Amino acid sequence: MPERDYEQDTTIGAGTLRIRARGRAVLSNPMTNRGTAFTAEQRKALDIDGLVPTGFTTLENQTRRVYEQFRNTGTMLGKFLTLNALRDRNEVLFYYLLTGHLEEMLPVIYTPTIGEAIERFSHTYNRPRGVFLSIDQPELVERSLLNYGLGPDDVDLVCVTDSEGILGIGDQGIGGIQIAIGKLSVYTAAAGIHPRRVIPVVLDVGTDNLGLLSNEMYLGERHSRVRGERYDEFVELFVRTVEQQFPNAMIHWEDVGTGNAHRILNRYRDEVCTFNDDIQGTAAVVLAALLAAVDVTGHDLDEHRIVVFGAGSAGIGIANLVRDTMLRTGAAETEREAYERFWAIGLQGLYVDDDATLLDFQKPYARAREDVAGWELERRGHIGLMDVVRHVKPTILIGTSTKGGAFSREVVEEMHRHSPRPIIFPLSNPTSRAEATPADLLEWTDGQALIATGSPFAPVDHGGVRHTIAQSNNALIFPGLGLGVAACRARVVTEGMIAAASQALAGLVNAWRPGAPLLPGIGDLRLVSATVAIAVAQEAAAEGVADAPLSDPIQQVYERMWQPRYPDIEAI
Ligand SMILES: NC(=O)C1=CN([C@@H]2O[C@H](COP(=O)(O)OP(=O)(O)OC[C@H]3O[C@@H](n4cnc5c(N)ncnc54)[C@H](O)[C@@H]3O)[C@@H](O)[C@H]2O)C=CC1
Ligand SMILES: CC(=O)C(=O)O
Ligand SMILES: [Mg+2]
Repeated sequence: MPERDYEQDTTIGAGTLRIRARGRAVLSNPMTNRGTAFTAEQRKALDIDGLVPTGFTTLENQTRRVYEQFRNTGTMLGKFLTLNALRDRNEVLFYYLLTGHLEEMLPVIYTPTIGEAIERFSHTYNRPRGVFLSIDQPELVERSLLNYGLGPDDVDLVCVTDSEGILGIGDQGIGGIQIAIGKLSVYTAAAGIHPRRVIPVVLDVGTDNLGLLSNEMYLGERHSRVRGERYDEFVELFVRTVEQQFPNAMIHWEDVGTGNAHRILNRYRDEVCTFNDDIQGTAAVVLAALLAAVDVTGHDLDEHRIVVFGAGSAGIGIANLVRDTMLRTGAAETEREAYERFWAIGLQGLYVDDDATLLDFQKPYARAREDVAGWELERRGHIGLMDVVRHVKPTILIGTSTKGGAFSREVVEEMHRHSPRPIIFPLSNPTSRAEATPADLLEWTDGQALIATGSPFAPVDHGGVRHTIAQSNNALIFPGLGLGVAACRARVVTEGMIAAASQALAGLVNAWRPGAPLLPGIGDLRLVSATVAIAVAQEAAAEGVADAPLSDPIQQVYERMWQPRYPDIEAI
């Protein structure tokens, strides 16, 4: 391992920073730099006298300054770049600012703004962060991961994307590195995962995005997406290299395309510590919101009919967890009975059993052709959302389709005709892809819709009630899950651990008051994440998959959470 500028025990929240670097090298490393917050003694010991303005500033005052800079930046993308640049200068200051203004800044470093940042990656690129692995240079995988400079015990998380299904904006090629960086920032801000115990990775397997391929500024491999055996071999090489180099790390898969996401998860879930955020994280958060909403309707889960509009990675992930919950709670007696409660829709319309394009993970949700053969349809040969709503009279409508505005007034009013408290979750990100806006849903249902969205929306005043809109985003799950896994050194991520995460989140919900949100707010992310982490670590221990079961979970999880404060310094 290369000799580092500094040493620190990153497994505890507040380890002393032992700085080996001197002079300008101290200031150019975001983990050692604290700019004008260096005291006179520290400046002397680290040879930085004269290299920063003479005035001393506290972390709080530095935060005021950077917050002003943030507020004075006009566009959302500009704000994103301002925060990115701050992180590259001073990580403690970045996270201190971020955790102090989570509700205001999460939409900048995460959805929706991150979508724009990803699309503009090759234009706004400034300083590298993360590891870029090319399918054309598999021989560099091992060396590239090593070059990041972390040792076998130094890594809790590797967040990786192949960029095929970024949020709802599709194939973004090498720009997808930003989603891995963004998710890891949320891990740190929400769950106190140490910012030096994570590695963002993009698997550059080419892109089918012609806009990128024909843009001379594009920074990734210039060929179409590699699929099939070569893709699988590259994924295998990546997984095995991570396993070997960082045996304690959890591999977090993000925004992998529909054709690969479930397949990769199933291939590795039983033998590698791995987690697919879009499938499992989303399912856990949505289940918590759904159970809260079901409670408000006064009808048990077994009385509900669920339409999943956009039944891909996230949609089927949600359906699977709800199916398992039905079976566990007795809301359904058999698997078949559970499946019968769902109607899954994709680009081709309702999934029907003679559809040859259905992927393996989607097939169990297909309806029998003879059951729908007699339906009167709006368009011949296509069973669309409106047809399904008319015939099925759903009580729950979930949107993971990437199709902005798909839940039209007509569809919602038709659903509301048969369902007095319709549960409607437009979950697609970023905001432009949301299947409906909360304001419209409340207007069209006379304030009765029970809503959760994927991207943040402002509260809506309707009929004298202020409706706070739950953001049902996997950000309420994955940080706590990752912290729990790291704290107890879980060897794998089991379905039981995902269910425990969901239940822990559900336990923090109080949705009875009219207009109350179905989930805790983003402002409570640290509390939520710690609660989820404890539940996950306990479940891992109960299932016997924890290498270091926690004896005092609350204390141990709390101690492990990194706090964005300047640590003690020692010059070495
Ligand atoms: N709120 C949250 O925490 C999360 C939200 N999402 C959002 O869900 C959306 C889907 O994400 P993934 O499942 O990862 O993508 P995916 O590509 O695996 O699934 C999308 C599905 O929607 C279908 N679809 C596309 N256009 C459609 C249309 N016009 N009508 C009906 N179906 C259509 C596709 O056939 C596919 O099955 C994205 O917008 C993403 O941002 C995903 C994960 C988490
Ligand atoms: C939130 C998330 O993971 C997505 O939209 O893909
Ligand atoms: Mg995602």
